[in-house]
Parts: sequence; C-alpha cells; structure tokens
Amino acid sequence: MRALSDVGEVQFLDTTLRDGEQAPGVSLTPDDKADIARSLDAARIDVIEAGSACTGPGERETISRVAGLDLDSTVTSFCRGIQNDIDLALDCGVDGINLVVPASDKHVEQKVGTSKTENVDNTVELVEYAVDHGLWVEVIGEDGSRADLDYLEELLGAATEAGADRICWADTVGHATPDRALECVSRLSDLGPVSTHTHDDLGLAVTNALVSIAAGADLVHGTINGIGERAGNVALEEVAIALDHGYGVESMDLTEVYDLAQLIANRTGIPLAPNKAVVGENAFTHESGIHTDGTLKDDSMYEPYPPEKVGRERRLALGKHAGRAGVEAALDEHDVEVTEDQLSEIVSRVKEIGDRGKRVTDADLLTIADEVTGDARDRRVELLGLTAVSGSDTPTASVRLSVDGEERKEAAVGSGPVDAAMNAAEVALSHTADATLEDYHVDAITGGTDALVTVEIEMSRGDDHVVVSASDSDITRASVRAMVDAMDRLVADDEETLVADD
Ligand SMILES: CC(=O)SCCNC(=O)CCNC(=O)[C@H](O)C(C)(C)COP(=O)(O)OP(=O)(O)OC[C@H]1O[C@@H](n2cnc3c(N)ncnc32)[C@H](O)[C@@H]1OP(=O)(O)O
Repeated sequence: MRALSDVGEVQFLDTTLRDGEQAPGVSLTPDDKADIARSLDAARIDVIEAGSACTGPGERETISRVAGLDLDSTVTSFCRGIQNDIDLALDCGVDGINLVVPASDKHVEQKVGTSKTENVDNTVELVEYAVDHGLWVEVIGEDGSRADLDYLEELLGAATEAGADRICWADTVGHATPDRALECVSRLSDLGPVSTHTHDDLGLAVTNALVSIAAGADLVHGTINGIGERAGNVALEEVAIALDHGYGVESMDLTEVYDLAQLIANRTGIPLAPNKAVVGENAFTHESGIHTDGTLKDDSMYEPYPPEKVGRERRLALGKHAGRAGVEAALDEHDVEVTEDQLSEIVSRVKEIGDRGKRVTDADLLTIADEVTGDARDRRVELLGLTAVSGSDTPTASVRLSVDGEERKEAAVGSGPVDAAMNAAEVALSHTADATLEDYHVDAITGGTDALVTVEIEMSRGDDHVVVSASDSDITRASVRAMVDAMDRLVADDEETLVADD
C-alpha cells in the first residue's frame, strides 16, 4: 500500500454516458451525449465510456457521434465478452473498448452459462481480436469483488498477457469493504495497470476508490453526480476533491465540475440533492448565525476548501437560525443601512418567517426592512393580468403589467404555459430595464393536483441580483409574480423612469 500523497496524478474514466445512463428512466439523446462528452473533455477526463454499442442502432448512432467529436479524451464502448459486441463498437469508430467478462462464480456459471476455463480462453481470444483491430482495451472482471481472488488474478493476468492495455477491479454490486478493495487491487496491481470501478450500495464508493488508489490503481471509473445503477457509481467530483484537498493529487479539472454537474442533472432529469458534496445547492451556503458570523470573519471558518476551487460561489442564506451579522451583511448587499435597534427588529422578523418553515428571500428581507425603517415605497412594476393557454397547439400567454404607471401588454409563445408567460413578461419588461433570469426552481408545498407551489427565482441586472419567491396554486401565476416582484426590487433604487420615450 502506498501513501496517497505520493501518488501525484490519477486518471479518470467517466461512465456517465454508459453506467450513468443505466440509472432507471434515463435516456440521453445523441445531442445530450455529444454536449456532455464535450464538457467532460473540457474537464480533462481521460477516458469517456460513451455507451454500449450492443444496445441497438440508436445507441450506436449516439456513440458514433461522440467518437466523431475529435476529443482529446479516449472514447470507448462497453462490450460483453462476445465478438459481435466488439464488431459493433468498431462500427462506431471508438478508440477503445471496456471488455466486460464475468469473474465471480455466479456470473460465470449462472449468468453467462460457461466454465471458468472457457471464460479465460474466450477472454484471451477477444483481447487479441480487439488489439489486432487497433483498439485500446481495458478488461473488466465483472463482479470482481465477489469473485474468488485467485481466479480473478488468473483471468485478468491472462488478459494482460494477451495484450490488454489495462485491467479493472469491479465492485459491480457495491459489496466490498475497504479491506476487501485493498486486498483485491493490491494483488491485481502486480499484473499491470489497474483501474477501479466502485458503486455506492454501502455508501463506500469514494472510500473504496481511494483505497484502490493506495493499493496501486491509477485510473478511477465513475460518473458525475454519482448517477448509475441502483445507488449509483462513485461520484468523480467527490473523488477528485478528496484527492486534491486531502492529498494534493491531480485528476480532472475541478473548476469545470459544477457546470458539468448541472448539465448532467438537466439532461438526465436526476436532480442534485441539496446536501450533495461539491455540487449540491447547500454545499457552500451558510444559514445559521454562528456559521455566518464566523464565515464573515474568515471565509474558511466553516468550509474545507473555497467554493471557487470547484467553480462555485459562497452564499449566505437567511432563515430561522439567522443572527445579526448575517442579516446585516445581507442588508449591506442591497445597500440598506439600519440602526442597531432596527437591525434587532429585522432579525426577529426574519426568524419569525423562518419559524414558519419558509426560506427568507431577498425580497422578504427588503420588505421587512422597508416596514421597520418606515421607508415603505410604491411599487414600480406590478402584474395587472395574466392569461396562459396550452393544449395541442403552441402554448401562448399574454401579460398585462403596470410599469411606472404605464400599462404594458405583451404576448409570447413558449414550450409550455409557464415558459410562454415568462417570455411575455420578459418582453414587457425588457423595453426599458434589461434583467437576466439566473435561476428558476419550483417546490410543491402540499400534495395533490391542487398543490400550492412555490417558485423561487434569481434575477440580475448589472451587478445587482435578487432572489424572490411567490406561492400560488397556479404555477404560471406564481412564476410571473416572482419575476415581476424581482424586477420591481431590481429597479427600486433606479432614478431613471422606466417609461420609454417612444
Ligand atoms: C455491470 C453492468 O453495468 S452490465 C451493463 C449493462 N448494460 C446493458 O445491459 C446494456 C443494454 N442492454 C441491452 O440492450 C440488451 O440487454 C442486450 C442488447 C445487450 C442483450 O439483449 P438480449 O440478447 O435480449 O439479452 P438479455 O438482455 O435478455 O440478456 C443478456 C445476455 O447477455 C449475456 N451476458 C451478460 N453479461 C455478459 C458478459 N459479461 N459477457 C458475455 N455475455 C454476457 C447474458 O448471458 C445474456 O445472454 P443469454 O440471453 O444468452 O443468456
């Protein structure tokens, strides 16, 4: 076993497009896979497993598309221990294959229905065939963590001798403990370059990946966001940050990780848990007063590493646990000055909202501050009317707004009624005040088709940005109200009139 701090660099194989896509319900289009592959390449992923050519013509079209992108990353296809799978991968123009052969007794005998000896012979033949056809070859012993280790060594040793570029220890069902990972990978690393493929069924995927590296593995398989079969594969961003922060070991480009995580969450439809390491919404957000106060005194007080390292920004949130320092800092951001007494009153009102289980947005805070300081102001932008229509034809919406007393009506189409209504509101507002919608998300507060939903949006205008939420049983109304409220806040201190000269 080697010290991780002596390792220097580790390669990554990203299997988001193969094992990640095997997560139930996920199906990526050729465009999705091409976009994700380009981003993985930009993040300096060494190998991209683009899919399984054996799956069907649609998948082959997708893999061919990725293989044709001329990426720096090596592009591979998953193949079973069947020559036809290799031929199909060759048809896709990939650089290499991940040849998966059974390794445990149950996979050899029950699943594939062969014998251990025949399995070794078949593997050798297929490796030679693939190498003869110019492919980079990695041989994966499927269910390797439950295999007899002597047999796994015999099988993968034979693959190495037949010309495989590398072999892979696969904890296919996420069964291994760290000591089992250490034992297996240590033995296999005597045979040649070894990869490690871990799953998170026991919550040990990152630990087992790190132990594998200490045991001699120099390439880690995983997916972004840890998506994959069952409990998922190891999350590459977690391995990358643990290597970087804990041991100074280089792998992928961490600054690309957050954009990549969001791209994959959007395209797969698997949302990021707020508390997910590295890429979760809360990973760099501080709400409790003691943490916020400490963070304002020193950024690193409650963070292991700065958010910029992974392409993110720190956020201070307000809620039930807020303290004076956090509330004062939030008011400062909006250039609101208050006395000590007013601050105390604002803090207790923020806590009251938090006690009701609500997130306290910028708009809530500023409304409270207006009330407490007695600086209540007239609204500049108001929603007067909204109509949205959707059916079998193109969704259409019209909005009627009052902007500095002037009535504006606009209509627009969109991919759905919410999109159409937001587009109409955006057009109505863009005449005089150009703002950008930075973030939009919806939470259902109650169950059922009449559920109350809360739409939270973030909008920016120049250097100012504001987070606003609106709740309604009609999602379109909640969305447009949030957008209009955000705009009203953003222009609150603007001295210019918003009414166009025409
Ligand atoms: C650990 C992993 O992630 S494994 C990867 C999982 N990925 C996939 O399954 C890719 C998508 N799969 C598919 O589209 C289909 O399953 C196909 C096209 C591959 C095969 O479809 P079918 O021919 O209908 O077979 P089916 O799915 O019912 O069964 C799988 C077959 O693969 C065989 N097989 C499974 N693993 C291996 C292997 N490592 N080497 C050789 N053969 C294998 C099984 O023995 C079974 O063959 P059998 O029908 O002769 O018993």
